[in-house]
Amino acid sequence: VLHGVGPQEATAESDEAQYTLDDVAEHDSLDDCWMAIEGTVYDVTDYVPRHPAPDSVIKPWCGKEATEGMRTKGANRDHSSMAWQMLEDYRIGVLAE
Ligand code: HEM
Repeated sequence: VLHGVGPQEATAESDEAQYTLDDVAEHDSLDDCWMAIEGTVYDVTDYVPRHPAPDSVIKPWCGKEATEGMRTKGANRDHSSMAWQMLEDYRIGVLAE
């Protein structure tokens, strides 16, 4: 039902912006880092400098569907519930189908 919906449009169900993976892919650097995680889109640019792991760990996930990175930390360890809570501060919209 979401085909053809542009990035700034809202659905009947919510006022949130919708983005495609192509939109997310335009933000693939450490100083402009978006991630799609479990259907939600986050702009984590402001968090990147505070993240407790080296930039090299985060960089490959900027501009990507990053559920695997968030759920595994690259090492089969999920982030803490606190980390998942923090993520919500960076929410900018949802992934368009
Ligand atoms: C998706 C790519 C990401 C990867 C690969 C990644 C990886 C890691 C690694 C390697 C650590 C340190 C080792 C450890 O705690 O086990 C870590 C810790 C942490 N990361 Fe990430 N991270 C990512 C994204 C994020 C994001 C987007 C946030 C929050 C907005 C975040 C918040 C945290 C926090 C709060 C910790 C401290 C430990 C914890 O609470 O789980 N990370 N992350």
